[in-house]
Amino acid sequence: MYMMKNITRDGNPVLRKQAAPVKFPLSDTDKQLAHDMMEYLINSQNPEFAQKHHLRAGVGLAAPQVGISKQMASVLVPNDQDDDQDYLLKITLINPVIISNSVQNAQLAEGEGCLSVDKDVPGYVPRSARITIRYQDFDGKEQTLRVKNYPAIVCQHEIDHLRGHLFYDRINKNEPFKAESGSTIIS
Ligand SMILES: O=CN(O)C[C@@H](CC1CCCC1)C(=O)N1NCCC[C@H]1C(=O)Nc1ccccn1
Ligand code: NI
Repeated sequence: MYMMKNITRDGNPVLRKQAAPVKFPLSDTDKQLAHDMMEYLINSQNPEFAQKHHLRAGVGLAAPQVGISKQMASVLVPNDQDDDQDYLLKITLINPVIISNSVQNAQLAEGEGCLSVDKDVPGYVPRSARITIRYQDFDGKEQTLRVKNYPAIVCQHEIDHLRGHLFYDRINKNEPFKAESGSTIIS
């Protein structure tokens, strides 16, 4: 679990690069990377483990955040309903592309943060409310995922990382908390 210690921070050029496509068949290294990224998120959401290892709980992690400029991201959105399902979304996105998106935008009411950005940057981060993602699974087979609301916000945040974007790039400089009319504010 080498990456536990060092999530790359804003200022590291790797966070501003267009990440390289992942090649298939997956190398053992890439399989291990996918496993370690998901394990990191699972562990970070375990309060005892997170406290012991001084981790901030995360719902997503992109390979550039562990210093690897490849198009791979893990998403682990916990399910806060008390039904039996643990996660709303648990997925490794390889070479993801947003192939369609709603006209309607959405933003998190509290704005966004990032494990790679230590400073708080207040403001709405406008994103599409609903998206369709084309990605490859571990066998390299093309898959399609439709997501909306919070899981869609998380996926867009991660796909942004693969293209060298950080959340605050999207905050309106003049009116940070101006929500486009018709957009959804997700709390
Ligand atoms: O690229 C990936 N990242 O930078 C990790 C980010 C990804 C999310 C930020 C906004 C949408 C995706 C992340 O998870 N956070 N951002 C900074 C600290 C808090 C943490 C977080 O929101 N934690 C959380 C939320 C709900 C339930 C449990 N934990
Ligand atoms: Ni991030």
